[in-house]
Amino acid sequence: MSKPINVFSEIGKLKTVMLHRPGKELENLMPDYLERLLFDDIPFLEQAQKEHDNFAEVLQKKGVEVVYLEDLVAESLTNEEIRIQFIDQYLSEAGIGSHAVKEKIKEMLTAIKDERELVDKTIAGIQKAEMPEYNVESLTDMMESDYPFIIDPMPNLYFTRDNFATMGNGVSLNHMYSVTRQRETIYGQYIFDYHPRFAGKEVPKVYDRNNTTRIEGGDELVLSKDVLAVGLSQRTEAASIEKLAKNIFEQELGFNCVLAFNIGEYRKFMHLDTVFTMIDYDKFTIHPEIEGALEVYSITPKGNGELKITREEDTLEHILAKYLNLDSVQLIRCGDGNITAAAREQWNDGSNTLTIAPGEVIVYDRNTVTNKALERAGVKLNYIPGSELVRGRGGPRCMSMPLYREDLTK
Ligand SMILES: NC(=O)NCCC[C@H](N)C(=O)O
Repeated sequence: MSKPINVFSEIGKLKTVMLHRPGKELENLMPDYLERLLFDDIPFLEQAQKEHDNFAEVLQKKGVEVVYLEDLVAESLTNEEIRIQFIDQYLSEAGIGSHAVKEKIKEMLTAIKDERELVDKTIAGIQKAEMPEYNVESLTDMMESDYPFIIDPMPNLYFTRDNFATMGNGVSLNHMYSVTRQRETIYGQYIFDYHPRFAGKEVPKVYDRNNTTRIEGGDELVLSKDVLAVGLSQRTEAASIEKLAKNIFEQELGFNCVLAFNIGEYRKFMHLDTVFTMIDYDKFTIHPEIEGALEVYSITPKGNGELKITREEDTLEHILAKYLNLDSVQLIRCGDGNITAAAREQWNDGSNTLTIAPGEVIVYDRNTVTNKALERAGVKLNYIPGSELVRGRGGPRCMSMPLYREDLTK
């Protein structure tokens, strides 16, 4: 593996994938703050961990190397200077109003000598109840609110798909839609700047977390070595797609076209991969609710640094076939044609498959109607239970970040 990242498709045999095992951050979810933290319910941590461990095991049994974000970040803190810099950056983005509180928390975090323990603590968040005694002097300190956290947890981190995205040999370090998820991108920054696996290696950056417009990895799909698809969604805006496209063409990552899929701004399908995934050379899942209204724009380089943007006036099948140089493609519908089953199973990530080799995917077992349709289409399914994991509104693709896929041979 000369280059540490190699992702020129959605379907090439998966060799290395990054996950995050859900931890104590899920126990810091409370009903009053679920919406702000982008959750719909509170998963039972022990069961969620069992389901997640099983997901990792299924991947490993298929020969996939599983690495964990929390280990990579810990291994990136290679010396004291980087460790302190990490703590300072984490605290500067943690939304702490009081200087005295910030200093106390800094003392607390600096005292944690084990890097993994430190990283886990930053993910879990800090309750007011854990706060050591300190002198209350400033007005900010005196105006203590009922809010129970000094630092919010990061419960969405097990959706490793979103805070950065791999494409070609490069990475898009994202600027997220919500404050709660923007903090997650600090981890990607440290991994790519300092982890021995990536630091000093050829990893072009095609998007930066300091950009002001938002983009998330669930919207970034690699359809082929030539074509990317990017969702225009609740989470990703048009300006970001243009910036990403310009960077990709300028840095010559190999891609010569970006297809922007306008799926509208809805919570229930916040990213393109909640309604559309690629599972074989010519097979895709699709949620029927977006199919009719879907607008697709092709973005190609003009050659002078500018972009040529064209609205594609054809069916999705024809557009995909045209850009993937195929005679035809097959769309496999979530809910298998029944609108109630489609809505229910999309909500539970029935369209969110993780492809581990052409025509072979990992799916939640609960989406029985969609899974039958996939089987009928000749797709090989590996089932995982996810009753607790799904409460965060994400499926197997959302919970995984491919770092290396074998290149396709045809
Ligand atoms: N790619 C994805 O669709 N990821 C799922 C993200 C779910 C998370 N609760 C969120 O709202 O961001």
